[in-house]
Amino acid sequence: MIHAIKNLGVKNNYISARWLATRAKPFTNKTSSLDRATLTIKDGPVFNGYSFGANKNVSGEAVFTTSLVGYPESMTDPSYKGQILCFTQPLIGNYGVPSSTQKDQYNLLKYMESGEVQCIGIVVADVALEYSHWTAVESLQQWCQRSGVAAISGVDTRQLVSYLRDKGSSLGRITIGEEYDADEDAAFEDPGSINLVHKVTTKAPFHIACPPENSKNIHIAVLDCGAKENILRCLVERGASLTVFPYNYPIDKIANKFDGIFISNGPGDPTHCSVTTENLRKTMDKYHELPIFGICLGHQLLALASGAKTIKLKYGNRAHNIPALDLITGKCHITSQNHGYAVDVSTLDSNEWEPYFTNLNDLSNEGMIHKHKPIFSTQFHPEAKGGPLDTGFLFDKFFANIETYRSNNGLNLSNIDNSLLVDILPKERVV
Ligand SMILES: NC(=O)CC[C@H](N)C(=O)O
Repeated sequence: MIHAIKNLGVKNNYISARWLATRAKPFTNKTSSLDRATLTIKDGPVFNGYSFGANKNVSGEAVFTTSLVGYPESMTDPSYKGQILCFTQPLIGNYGVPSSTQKDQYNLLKYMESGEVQCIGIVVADVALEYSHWTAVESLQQWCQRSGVAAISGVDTRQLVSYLRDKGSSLGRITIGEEYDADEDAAFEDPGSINLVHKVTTKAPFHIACPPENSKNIHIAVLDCGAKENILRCLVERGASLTVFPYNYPIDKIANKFDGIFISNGPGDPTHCSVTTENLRKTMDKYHELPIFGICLGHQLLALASGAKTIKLKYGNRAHNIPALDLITGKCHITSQNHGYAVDVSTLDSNEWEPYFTNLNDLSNEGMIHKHKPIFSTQFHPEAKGGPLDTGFLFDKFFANIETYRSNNGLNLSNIDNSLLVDILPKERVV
């Protein structure tokens, strides 16, 4: 295709949204009215295209996802905080954007993974400015503009991804307007250098009550490092009420008042969350029978708490079809993923832990399970949204651990705590 474009006299590295528009009608037939924009990769290629988002310049880590669908879910996933997200699916936006505010029966957002767009910018080969879907209330363009998110179309995303896979994760910058000179502006912000979890966590504990008709009278403490709504939904719909705590809450002081502890996904380098790691270490030392489950960042934090180390992957895993081998059953599951770091499996204490899942693409660690305690965690996202539902059974496993814990102890902890805490807490995330 590049060859064909060169023959058309189009500049190398440059496929315009206008050119693509001729191939993807009727979706992009308004592209010619868009402003020019530039995507600059630090010490790397420069891509010219068109802006269809907010009229502002942004910089952050440029990452890519190969997911075919789920752009509303990905863009509102707090784990993408501060990143410039490139979609390799060539046409993005054709099913529009559903309501950002509609709630479900659990008072959780029905279509979005958080209350705001978390990535700082998006990059697409081609954008559909017109859309069609029964849940859609606006276009991707309207949503990006309304949410202050920079967006560029007309980028050769294959060339960008080849570069990122070859050179590794890189900083990038989207600038809006004519004739932007990348050399004149050296400002590339590295979101990895700050504690992004601090920006997305709830600022105070809140409570989500399980509707009585569903309730198993289970009460789970969630450490919110940037939890996706669907993770909370997966816990509530299985019968638990949740008290959701800020990521740095001293959970070790109250862990025994809950039936289980859950540690959520979240953005950035896990080593920034040393407070959480320390609190988790104390919790695991103190309460040997307490069920604990962590997803993605939650997995990495549990690993750090147990003395293991994390590494930064060359370009990360962001997709809905990543094969993860269950090392206990020998089954392979297709998983949804979004991470740039991983647990270095060679640093796990083999007296206490064993690896639970392995990524069959790059052989990186995908989970761990404690040998004697009811604790396990996964690097992938069993809650999916978007993605395959194959690994939803892991929530059931957490609930089975909780049932065992409760019956072994003859306890009904939830009743005691409900009267103490729950009535005075807000009912949704405190931003
Ligand atoms: N989805 C997540 O929780 C991501 C975890 C972590 N921020 C990473 O990139 O590896």
